[in-house]
Amino acid sequence: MPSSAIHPALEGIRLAVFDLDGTLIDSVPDLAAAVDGALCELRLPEVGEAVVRDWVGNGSRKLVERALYAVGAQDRDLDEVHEAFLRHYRQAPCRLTQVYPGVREALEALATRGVTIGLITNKPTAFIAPILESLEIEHYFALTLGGDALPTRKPDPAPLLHLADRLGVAPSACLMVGDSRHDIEAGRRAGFRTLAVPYGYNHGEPVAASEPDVVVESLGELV
Ligand SMILES: O=C(O)COP(=O)(O)O
Ligand SMILES: [Mg+2]
Repeated sequence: MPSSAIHPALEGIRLAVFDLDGTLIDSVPDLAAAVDGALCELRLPEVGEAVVRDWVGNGSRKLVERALYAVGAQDRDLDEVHEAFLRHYRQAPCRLTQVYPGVREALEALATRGVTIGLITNKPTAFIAPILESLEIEHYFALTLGGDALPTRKPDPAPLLHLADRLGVAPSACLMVGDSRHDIEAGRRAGFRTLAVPYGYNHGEPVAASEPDVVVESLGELV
């Protein structure tokens, strides 16, 4: 493809909305450290990165709930353990987290082409800016939304429709880019086109099973 050519998935797209965890960043090492930090404080066994990788995607409260079940401590006060998790994660949300290969190039290429870029994560809003700033990619995003920003979150289409409306772009000219079935379902229900990456977190299932419009091995393929 000549450098001026556009990936077919971007044809007619004016707004590209990215998921965060598992799509732009590999955040599991820091998430797992915070989960284990909270469990350790309660004198419960640690769970480690491998299982946390399969539990991310429905927000931090659900992540902590899954961890408590896994260690047989579902009778513990979820609010309290979640608070402990948030405290640990706040201390180090971006110590081990890395941007996936191809991400910076894709964001730069989209920005250069005048495509508006948004971000919708199920992660709490408070963590978005510190993480994007620490990785020096915050300036690409016109608008970001966390999992606690609206009454519903992905796979509900409401956050996507809200963002498209705020940015004045029709859903048919929007692309949802994500790693999980929640992103693809939300995108489809919002009337967006959908693009999936297979390297992220999808509860141990291949994201292709959600039948996104396009799958790319790396976001670098968009360039
Ligand atoms: O579940 C989370 O906390 C994050 O998930 P997302 O960024 O992939 O939406
Ligand atoms: Mg994700």
